[in-house]
Amino acid sequence: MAKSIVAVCQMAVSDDKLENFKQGKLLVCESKRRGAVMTFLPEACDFVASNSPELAEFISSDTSVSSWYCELARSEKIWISLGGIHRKCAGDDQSKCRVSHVIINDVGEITSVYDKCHLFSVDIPGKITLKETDRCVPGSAITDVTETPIGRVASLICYDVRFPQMSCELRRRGAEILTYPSAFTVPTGHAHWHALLRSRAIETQCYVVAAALTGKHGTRSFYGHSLVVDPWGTVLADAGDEVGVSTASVDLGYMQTIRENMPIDLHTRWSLYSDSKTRNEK
Ligand SMILES: O=C(O)CNC(=O)[C@H](CS)NC(=O)CCC(=O)C(=O)O
Repeated sequence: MAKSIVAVCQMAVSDDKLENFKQGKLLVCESKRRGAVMTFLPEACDFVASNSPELAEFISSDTSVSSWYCELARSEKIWISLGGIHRKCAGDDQSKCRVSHVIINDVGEITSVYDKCHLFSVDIPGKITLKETDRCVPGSAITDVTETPIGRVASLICYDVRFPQMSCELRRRGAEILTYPSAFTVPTGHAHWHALLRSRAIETQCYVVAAALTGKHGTRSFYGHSLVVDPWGTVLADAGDEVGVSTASVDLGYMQTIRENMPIDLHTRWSLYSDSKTRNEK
């Protein structure tokens, strides 16, 4: 069964979209040089800004960051996951944007778009206060898995990692690789990042690929530690704090063996749980 190299690009970005793209381009080219068939960029790979909705763009626009990456994917012949770009959407409150995970194939076509569903609005006194809901519109649907040469890829973003219902649903829809492109905060990253990502890998028996932002922007610092985790929970790559490319091998045969040896999908007692549609949602 298929075995392929994937790359995670750890980035440090500013509010200059062209400069950020130049960094992303170097990392994508380095991914290709190292044999990756698909490379993953973090959430906010387009930019980080205090007033980000002003810089967001419509995805179809020829001048948009996504169109630059489509051209790059085509010329480098590599699949690219743009883990989270800020985009405007017709019909939305135009003072806000969506955070969208865009997958581009190796001929430069967009094959899937997922809008971040769980927005990070938290207040932990002395640690972190962020209100993503002030500037973003949440997505309202799970995007089906995307068939790629590395396997069936599930699109998620950052804070989604704290909601295992979502990865569980994507596993039921055939996911083999869960992706959590992120811009994690330092305090929550220290406490939770590795544990959350390894848990999602172990309980779904999927590979987990999480490209992350590192570095500082204004008062914000990002945790870094882009990871690739295998379906047994082993960390195959950890990028630490630096900007750069890390690679790992995705082996669907190994994943199949793990699923056969411990068939947790067959052992799941669905009858124990209430229908999710009847649960309270805020
Ligand atoms: O604002 C931007 O442009 C980039 N996006 C982010 O930084 C996002 C939204 S504020 N960060 C997270 O979701 C962190 C989640 C997190 O750290 C946790 O779950 O602990």
